[in-house]
Amino acid sequence: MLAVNGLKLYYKTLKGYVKAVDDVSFDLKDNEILGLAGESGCGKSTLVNGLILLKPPLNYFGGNVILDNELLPINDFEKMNDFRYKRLSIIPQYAMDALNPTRKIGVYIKEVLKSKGINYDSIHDRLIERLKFVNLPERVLKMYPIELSGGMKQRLVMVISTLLNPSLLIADEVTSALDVSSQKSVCLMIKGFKDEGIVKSLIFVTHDLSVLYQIADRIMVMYAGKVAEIGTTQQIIENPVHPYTKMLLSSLPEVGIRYTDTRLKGIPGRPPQLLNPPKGCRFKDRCPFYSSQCDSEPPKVQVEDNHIAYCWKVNKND
Ligand SMILES: Nc1ncnc2c1ncn2[C@@H]1O[C@H](COP(=O)(O)OP(=O)(O)OP(=O)(O)O)[C@@H](O)[C@H]1O
Repeated sequence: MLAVNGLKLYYKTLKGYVKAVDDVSFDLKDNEILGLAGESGCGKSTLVNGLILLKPPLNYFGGNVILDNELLPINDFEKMNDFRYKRLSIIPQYAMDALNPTRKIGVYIKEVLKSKGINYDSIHDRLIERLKFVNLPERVLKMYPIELSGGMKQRLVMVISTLLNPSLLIADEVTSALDVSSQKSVCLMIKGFKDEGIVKSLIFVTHDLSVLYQIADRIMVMYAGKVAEIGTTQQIIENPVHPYTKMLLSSLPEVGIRYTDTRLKGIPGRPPQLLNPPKGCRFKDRCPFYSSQCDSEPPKVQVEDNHIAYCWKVNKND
């Protein structure tokens, strides 16, 4: 179980602080897949990287993160070493480039395990099993990354990320560089990690809501460093209440029907600069329902069970 409370993560730049994650709260139960959605630049990667790999120029400004009843020392990169891979793990956005090009895969995995104080031989059987799970032959261990296709490299990173059976697995935009059929099999494999009990829970990050429809139990929509709306997948897809979620959904031609290679058509305008974000609702400049009350911080509205939105224009009868 994960609980994130009031998390603030800002990038330090020469011009000031970029408020990329600003007072974000959510939780994640065991056996649950949370989809994290929103346009490019809304803070998804910053949030998930901040949970596991927080380092300059990204800085911690407040809040806390609790995993399985233990406070994570997210602000201490060294201390987080005891948690990475073991308790929480990430398949990064550019997973295909994450492998060391100068090492054979098996040697690289040995080095990663050694750095975690784990003996390769003690985990060898699990490694072979896990390779099978993602349809990779054992011989990849004797190969260099350059000898593998992009999809194979990605699946290999999935194996390494889950090798120590972490409680929480984060998948950051893992499907964006893949063709449509590989996207589907990668999604199913990642869901399989949870269904097989290899990991307890999952955060699946994507800008594409139609991917989340297939695998997520709940969806959290972020906008400009803030949470816009959280609900079950059904609530978000069938009864979105935040104007941003509605626009995000309407920009997807085939949401919920099948995987699609159609790009997001885009919502008019663009997210605000997070160096000096607008006061009040950060979506107000693009929102068709703007009124002066939106110049104040939007309230947290409990729409129904499990369904929350941060917006002045939402009421429970929407
Ligand atoms: N190293 C950095 N220094 C300063 N600002 C940054 C840095 N990295 C990201 N940002 C800013 O932080 C904000 C959030 O970016 P982030 O990459 O987390 O968004 P995202 O939703 O994951 O988008 P994408 O899918 O394109 O990665 C953006 O305004 C971005 O410009």
